[in-house]
Amino acid sequence: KEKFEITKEQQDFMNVILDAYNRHQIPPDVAKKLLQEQYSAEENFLLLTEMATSQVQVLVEFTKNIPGFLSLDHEDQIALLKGSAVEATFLRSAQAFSTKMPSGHTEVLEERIRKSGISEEFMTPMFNFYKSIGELHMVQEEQALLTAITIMTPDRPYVKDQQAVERLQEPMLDILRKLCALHHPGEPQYFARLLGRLTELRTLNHYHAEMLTSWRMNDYKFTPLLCEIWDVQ
Ligand SMILES: O=C(NC1CCCCC1)[C@H](C1CCCCC1)n1c(-c2ccc(-c3ccccc3)s2)nc2ccccc21
Repeated sequence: KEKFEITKEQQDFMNVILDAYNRHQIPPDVAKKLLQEQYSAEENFLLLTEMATSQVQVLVEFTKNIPGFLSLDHEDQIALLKGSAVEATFLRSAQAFSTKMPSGHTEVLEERIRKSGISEEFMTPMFNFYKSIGELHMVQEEQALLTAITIMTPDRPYVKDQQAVERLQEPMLDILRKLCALHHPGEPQYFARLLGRLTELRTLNHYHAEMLTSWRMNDYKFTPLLCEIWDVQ
């Protein structure tokens, strides 16, 4: 078999992931809301907590559709979700930022995010990530697979059976490698660049709690789900 040829079972696997990814879309578009008006830091923080809370619920439903996930040890299932939720949020945010918009809208969106209440020090790494994701022009299959691969990361904290997670992540990496060759034939390095984004995601994950607690406002309110996922309060 040609090493780039996608087999029938890989195609079926991809369809399961893509169907789940499309079925579990996030709530109404936050970018549209931000383009309408500049909200206060408090309103933006509330908007983020609402968006993130529903996105975590969407993420759980998506993850349950990843073949093999539900047969993992239950505590490991929780550890994988907890370990990847913030990265999945930044991945979705990057996709929201990179969505094709009428000219000038992306600049307005960037301005609104810069003034949302997030501390200045996080803007550069965050927008560097958003722009590097945007430059990749990922097709939907790649976005869905990259999200599933991020969730199925063996070395998250508290994962007991890392080999079992590796066995689920490897087939997805193989499909992604073939998809990259298929959709980006002129860029042999494309697959490597895509995986490089996952490393960049981990650095954003590293300071997400500080991003939240340094939000320019006084009293923070987190939903119980977010306290759990965001390691805050
Ligand atoms: O609503 C949002 N993102 C949704 C989350 C769920 C999935 C869909 C996207 C926020 C808004 C930012 C401005 C203020 C309101 C919230 N957002 C961000 C984030 C910046 C920092 C973020 C964060 C996450 C976790 C922890 C610490 C910090 S998310 N980047 C965006 C790029 C484009 C459109 C929205 C974007």
